[in-house]
Amino acid sequence: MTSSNKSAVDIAHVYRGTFVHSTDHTAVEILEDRLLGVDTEGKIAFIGSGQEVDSLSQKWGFEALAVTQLGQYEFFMPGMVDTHIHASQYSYAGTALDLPLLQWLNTYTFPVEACYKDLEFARNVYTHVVKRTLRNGTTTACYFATIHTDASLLLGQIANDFGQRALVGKVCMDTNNFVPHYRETPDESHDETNRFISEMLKKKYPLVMPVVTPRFALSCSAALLGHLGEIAKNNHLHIQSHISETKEEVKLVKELFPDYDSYTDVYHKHNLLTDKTVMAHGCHLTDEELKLFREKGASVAHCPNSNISLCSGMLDARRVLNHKVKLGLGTDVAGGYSPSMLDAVRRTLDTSKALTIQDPQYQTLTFEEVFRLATLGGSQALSLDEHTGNFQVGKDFDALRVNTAIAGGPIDLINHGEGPKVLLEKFLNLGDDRNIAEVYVAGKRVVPFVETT
Ligand SMILES: Nc1nc2[nH]cnc2c(=O)[nH]1
Ligand SMILES: [Zn+2]
Repeated sequence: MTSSNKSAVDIAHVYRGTFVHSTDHTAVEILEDRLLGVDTEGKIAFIGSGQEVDSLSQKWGFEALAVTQLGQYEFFMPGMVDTHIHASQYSYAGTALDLPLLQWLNTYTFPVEACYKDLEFARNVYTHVVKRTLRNGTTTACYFATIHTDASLLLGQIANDFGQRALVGKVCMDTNNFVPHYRETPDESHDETNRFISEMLKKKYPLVMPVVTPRFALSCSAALLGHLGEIAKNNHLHIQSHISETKEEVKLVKELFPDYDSYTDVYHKHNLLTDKTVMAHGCHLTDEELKLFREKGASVAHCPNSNISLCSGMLDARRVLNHKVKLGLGTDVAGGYSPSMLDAVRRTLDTSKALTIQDPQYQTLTFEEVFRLATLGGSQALSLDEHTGNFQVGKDFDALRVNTAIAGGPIDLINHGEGPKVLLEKFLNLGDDRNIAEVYVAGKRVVPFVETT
């Protein structure tokens, strides 16, 4: 309290330098020499001009000398949002990419996921995946765990302990003929989902929430889908699943659910297509299905590494955007081999360019648009954009301090005095975790890690 006209809000930190983010109107907005104040709740309290440091320090009651000044080659950008990642598959990320989806699930995925009955195995993998994704700049992750309630709760606890914003799903599946020891009965799935949700909500984690998670239509009976839709509806919960990833899967869903208009209709008729639903992939969705997505406010998680690695298809992201369906990016570890959202950005651009090679009239995504998908778009896809996604006063400060000139890093800045737009483009295309000097979630610095293990 240094001044009588000081605001009622207490300021915890003030940063000065370049801030790069997206808005609904501008894919990349560059704010140079700004002061950004974060309050003690971790929210952005003000954004002003660096020139106004004296008047702002009086108004907000902070010491001008306590301002953290960014270097010439540094900028803050919003933390990235991974809208689809299987934490449980991280143990074999980077391997086992030689089979198409359904064989891949039976051969590699289900046998590994069955191991999460063992809580110590789960603790080890989940600690690694949370740390790795945070270090890579994923401030928000939407996780699939496994069918095991206690291990899924443990993932939530670990995300909370490391300060990551997360949606965590206990996977539900009552159909699995190939690996029968990795499935539940419909009653088990229903009861354990209820237990998972109530136990997680009891923890009152500030940034970690449960998400209802039917694996996909081929793993769930209609009865189970119905139960899960009811649970989500009664508790106003997020929902995540997979849809139209491969043509073979779409064909089998048609055979298994002959009375529905489409794959999307299967989820819709079970109350699983809402404005808090995120569906991974959607490579083979029809225009009618995208219209239903738009109508319901459901979103698509674009997972280009996985789509290419498992030869599933190529999502036409431009078509999804033209339908005004919310779109985010996902790593889909381990169908996607990389746990880095920077990789998801690059593979999104590659896919868009591959579509352009096939059709030169195609409107290729720009790097600016893909930056928005990785940040604001992801937050909208997860219906978390009230809290995160860009630097708007009132939102939580979820941010990466990027240093493009870090010693020993992957970027050589040969042309001196490059502007921030070029630095952003270089970071997105060439950068890695060495360039991510600090990561903040809800105002708290979570990278570098404080603990030593
Ligand atoms: N990529 C991917 N697709 C799925 N469809 C159902 N389960 C999965 C999964 O674990 N990974
Ligand atoms: Zn997936």
